Amino acid sequence: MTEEIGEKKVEPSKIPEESKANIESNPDTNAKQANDQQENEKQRKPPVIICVGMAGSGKTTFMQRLNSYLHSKKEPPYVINLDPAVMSVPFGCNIDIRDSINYKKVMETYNLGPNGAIVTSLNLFATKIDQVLGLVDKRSSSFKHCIIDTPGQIECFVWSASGTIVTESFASEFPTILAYIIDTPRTASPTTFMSNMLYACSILYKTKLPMILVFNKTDVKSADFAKKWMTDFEAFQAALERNIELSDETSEGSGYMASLVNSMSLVLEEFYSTLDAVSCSAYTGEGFDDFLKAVDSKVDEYNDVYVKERERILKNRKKREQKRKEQNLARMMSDMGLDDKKGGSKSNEVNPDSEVSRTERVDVLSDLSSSSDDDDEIEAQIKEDEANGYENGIINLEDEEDEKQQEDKISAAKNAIQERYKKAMGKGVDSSKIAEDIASYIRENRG
Ligand SMILES: Nc1nc2c(ncn2[C@@H]2O[C@H](COP(=O)(O)OP(=O)(O)OP(=O)(O)O)[C@@H](O)[C@H]2O)c(=O)[nH]1
Repeated sequence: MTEEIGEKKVEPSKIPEESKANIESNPDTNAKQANDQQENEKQRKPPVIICVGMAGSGKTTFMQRLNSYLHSKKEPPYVINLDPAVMSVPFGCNIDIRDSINYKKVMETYNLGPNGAIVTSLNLFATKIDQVLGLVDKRSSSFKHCIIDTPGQIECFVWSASGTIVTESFASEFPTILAYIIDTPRTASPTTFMSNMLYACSILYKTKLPMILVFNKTDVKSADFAKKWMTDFEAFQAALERNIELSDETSEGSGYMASLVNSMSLVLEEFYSTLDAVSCSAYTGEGFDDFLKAVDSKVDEYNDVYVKERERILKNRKKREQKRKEQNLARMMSDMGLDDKKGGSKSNEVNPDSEVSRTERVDVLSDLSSSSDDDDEIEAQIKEDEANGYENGIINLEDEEDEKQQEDKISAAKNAIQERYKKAMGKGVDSSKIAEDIASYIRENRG
């Protein structure tokens, strides 16, 4: 049902003709500039644009137009399709979820309906996200934009665990931007406009990623009215009142709905201020220059706000984790009767909170073991253990060894275990003291 994530052939990007002419006219300076530029380009990670939007808003057509627009600028993008249920994709994809996951088989195997199968397919895909990131990263010096199409059922992507994994994984490696595609003609009524804005708002606050509102299909209806509603509260109120007058008692513009929309419009003022809105037509290609300018400004926002916010969150998480470890360890030491300050007994008495402590002890031990999950490190540790006389975690004492040799082996192994505890506990905790306490506890209770 699932296969390895693969990548399709990418056309190498060529140097534009005018750049070639410049390089030829002034070889020295231009060569240096070109080198510097290439060096900067290598360091700068290309933005990832994730297209989300309600079903039928025009995501796929927008992707198709953006793809051909970037090709015409001689900047072919890296294209990913994450819609497992789409019959055909009208553009070439470098990575297509359908190549590794068979949506129909997912439906049959798990006896699921269409939406459940999309979520399950995305879950299966999310388990391979590291491979996807690896492939994109490997190619990242050869393209300037990575564009991603998502399933039409927006909730399957945005509100599923796999959708979060995919967006967060990309956001941790690349400047990632959400393009929220809106069907402009269908959002002309104040109530549908408000529903769309609320949805966009919830996605923005959930992902905390920079977002561009793309008013699509402007060949059918201009998006000026929507931009005015976003900046002029009174204009929106007037439109809402007009809508109420025109509608009958049961329509969407009446009663509770109207008053809810009215209050919501007040709340959304701050949300509008954080957004860039562009109008474009995926049919005619109008507005794509503005869209790319908005992408550039959102990349700056990503670097200024998102990266810092992410660092802050990671730092806080690390602090909390460290504190939790310290508390758990202190509790474990007190359970084991090793907490001298508290005058704990050194016997094997059962502590009243031993049920809680037992689980926490497992926590601490798993923390200790998981703090070095790097394969190379584990490999090195096994080698070090073997050198210290351990075999599969047990001190390997040979029959023919005399008492002195065996004692030396035990002492070397104990030193190694103390070292490991020191490493696992890291800074901030007096790890040598803890290791020594544990070792003396083991010594005392051995016989
Ligand atoms: N007039 C006009 N129609 C458009 C435009 N973009 C898309 N459409 C039409 O809108 C319909 C839906 O477009 P899609 O690109 O399939 O929309 P989607 O959001 O990918 O659809 P799902 O993935 O099924 O949710 C199609 O009939 C498109 O031809 C546009 O800029 N102008």
